[in-house]
Amino acid sequence: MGPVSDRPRANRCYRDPKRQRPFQSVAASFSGEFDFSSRIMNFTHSPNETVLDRYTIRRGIGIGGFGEVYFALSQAGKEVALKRIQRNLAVELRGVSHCLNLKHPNLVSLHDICRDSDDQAWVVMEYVAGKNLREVLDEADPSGRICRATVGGDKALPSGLTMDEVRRWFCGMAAGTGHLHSAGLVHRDLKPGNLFNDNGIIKVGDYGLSKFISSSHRSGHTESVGTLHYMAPEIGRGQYGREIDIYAMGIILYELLTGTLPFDGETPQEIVVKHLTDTPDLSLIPNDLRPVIAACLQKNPEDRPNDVGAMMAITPWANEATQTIAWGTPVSNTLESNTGESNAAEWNGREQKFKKRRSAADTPTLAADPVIQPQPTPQVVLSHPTAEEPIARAVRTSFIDLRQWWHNLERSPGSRFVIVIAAVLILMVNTRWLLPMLSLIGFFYIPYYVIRHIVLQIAEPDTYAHTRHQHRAGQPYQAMAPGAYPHGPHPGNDAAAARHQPVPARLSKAQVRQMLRQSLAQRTRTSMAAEWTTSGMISLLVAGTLLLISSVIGLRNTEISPLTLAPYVWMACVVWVGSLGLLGLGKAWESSDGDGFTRRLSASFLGAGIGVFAYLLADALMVPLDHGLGRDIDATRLPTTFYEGSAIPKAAAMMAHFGVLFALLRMWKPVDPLRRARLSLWGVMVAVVGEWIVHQMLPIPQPAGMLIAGGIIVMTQMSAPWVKTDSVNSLATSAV
Ligand SMILES: Nc1ncnc2c1ncn2[C@@H]1O[C@H](COP(=O)(O)OP(=O)(O)OP(=O)(O)O)[C@@H](O)[C@H]1O
Repeated sequence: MGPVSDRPRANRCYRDPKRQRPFQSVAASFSGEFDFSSRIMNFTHSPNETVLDRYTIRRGIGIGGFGEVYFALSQAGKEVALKRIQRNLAVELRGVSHCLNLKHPNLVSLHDICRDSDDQAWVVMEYVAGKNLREVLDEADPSGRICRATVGGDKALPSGLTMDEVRRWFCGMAAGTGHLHSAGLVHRDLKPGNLFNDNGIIKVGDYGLSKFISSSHRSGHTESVGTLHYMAPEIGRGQYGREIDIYAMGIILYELLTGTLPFDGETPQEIVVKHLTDTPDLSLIPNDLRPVIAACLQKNPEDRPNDVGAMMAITPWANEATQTIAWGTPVSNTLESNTGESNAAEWNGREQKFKKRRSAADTPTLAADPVIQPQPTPQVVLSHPTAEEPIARAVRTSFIDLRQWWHNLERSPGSRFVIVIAAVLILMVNTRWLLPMLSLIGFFYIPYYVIRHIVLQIAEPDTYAHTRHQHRAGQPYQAMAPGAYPHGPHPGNDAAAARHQPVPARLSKAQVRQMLRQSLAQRTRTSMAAEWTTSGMISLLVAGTLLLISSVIGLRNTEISPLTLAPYVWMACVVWVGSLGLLGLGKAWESSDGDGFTRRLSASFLGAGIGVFAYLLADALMVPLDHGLGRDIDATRLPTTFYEGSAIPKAAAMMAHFGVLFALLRMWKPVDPLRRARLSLWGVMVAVVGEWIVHQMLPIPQPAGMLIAGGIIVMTQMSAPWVKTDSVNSLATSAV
């Protein structure tokens, strides 16, 4: 450890427009090396004071969000940093205690949490003598440390670090954060000020406590708004998954490379809005790092790499020897000391060991040593089939939003009480329609939820279980291409079985699609059946809703009877069966681009089957099939093979009608998981117009025919799995 005076600290200011540095609080602005004689900050303790009966304070380092940080010496002369926690946070410290036993070369060690005689809480931690990244970036000299990297040859970037430095800071941060994640912790406050360079080892600090800064403390008035620059959009909704750390790492990588922030502004509001809506400008980022930044900065946390391993796998550093501590892998607990020297030795030892192993075998293996692993080839993994049900997820998120709103509501207890009473009254007054509606939703939803859950549990493919097993055991993570995550509120996406394919470092669009097709092709039949069942259940739900809406609209002036309701039930059933059939065909089609003629033929057979089903059901429900036929068609000219004398379609007419229609339309489009949009209205229009054209030759009841054709396409698209390919495409574009 170097002496404290070796540690020049840059003064921080609210804003330095030239360098585009983040905001910092007044307190933080004085967090440079502290001179007690010219005290500006009000440190509670003075030099040479003994605290906690065993530490002698030498100087104040700074005042941050949680309280004051001091450099102190133990009685035996060990250097420590002492953080005096603000009184209002002290009570929450018991939750931090499990961080005490975390050990990793890239984490600033927490030694202890103590209380002094005034019941004041202190965190005793490893003292890091080196600079933090904020200082390093602030000092970066544009003329000497520009990143020439791979962007436009000699084109100079504003004031980022050299590529070697970028790599060192980023990989160290990733390893430390990965370890936190594997211990079930989310840092929540990753920012350059919390990253330290300790004799060449990058260390992540301030973890464990940030939980409180993000909930209670940040709502106060003393916080640094600087961290807004690193805050993921979902934090506003009260979501604190590890994806927020991935997001912050993306921002930090951007800043390391360019010296600027991707989302900046003159006011906190402006910054927040940019996080929520802006696309980062990656033009200054070297080609090979664009994919990882693009992936980390996705607005939707589900679109980001879902762990540090996945993130690292899309960096150029995934397979380097220096990255051999598996991301998030618990590093040996036998590290004796937390000093930078011993950690460095440990780290270097591991590197040496790994290098030897690498040279012993040409091909890196994932075997044996649970700690030191070469990173696997980047992989595409489709998401966990038993992931949270989308409707449940939507409801849960809304509840979180509501809770957040309630929490942030600046109202007196009295007015809160009035709001609650008003809400209860509104609910009570509306019970007449609310209760039936909720029962109806429950009627469809609960069976769907249960069946989905059971089916997906059974269908979880072996390979996926294996992947998760590896993950738990701390083996290198399955990596994901950033855009390859199925996403959106769709169980079919979740149900996409987990398979993986090697991802080349640079991908063309065609390669990405090909890779995804291969992934899809590798799924087991059971898994595909599970997806189909899920899609079927969803389409049943959609059909039920459509039936409800259409009958409410259609029968609003008519007396409701089985006879008047029958046509609506008939249409809903035909649409549902039609989309079920298409979804089934889709399962066979989705793994390849396929041959158009063969597909049209099989679709035509399916259409014929749907026609027969429609005929039989109409017969059973006594739905008149001549309705709407005569308006624009001369019924007398119709072939008698297909139509009865009074122009009522026979089974053959229905069969031929839907057979021709399905052959005409490119029915593999709405079921393709790689379709451009989940729901294409253009596709629906084509189906309706196509149906009208077929109707001119082989008429069937209208507007039922058009509604059925459009309905099948809508329902199929709504319930067929969909892998969002936009970001894959942008990844491909940016990588090429
Ligand atoms: N273990 C440590 N060793 C050396 N210096 C430290 C250590 N921990 C914190 N510091 C320094 O102490 C100062 C205050 O740190 P602190 O973490 O309290 O605030 P911050 O990171 O600036 O803001 P916040 O806590 O709000 O995120 C900073 O300058 C930080 O670099």
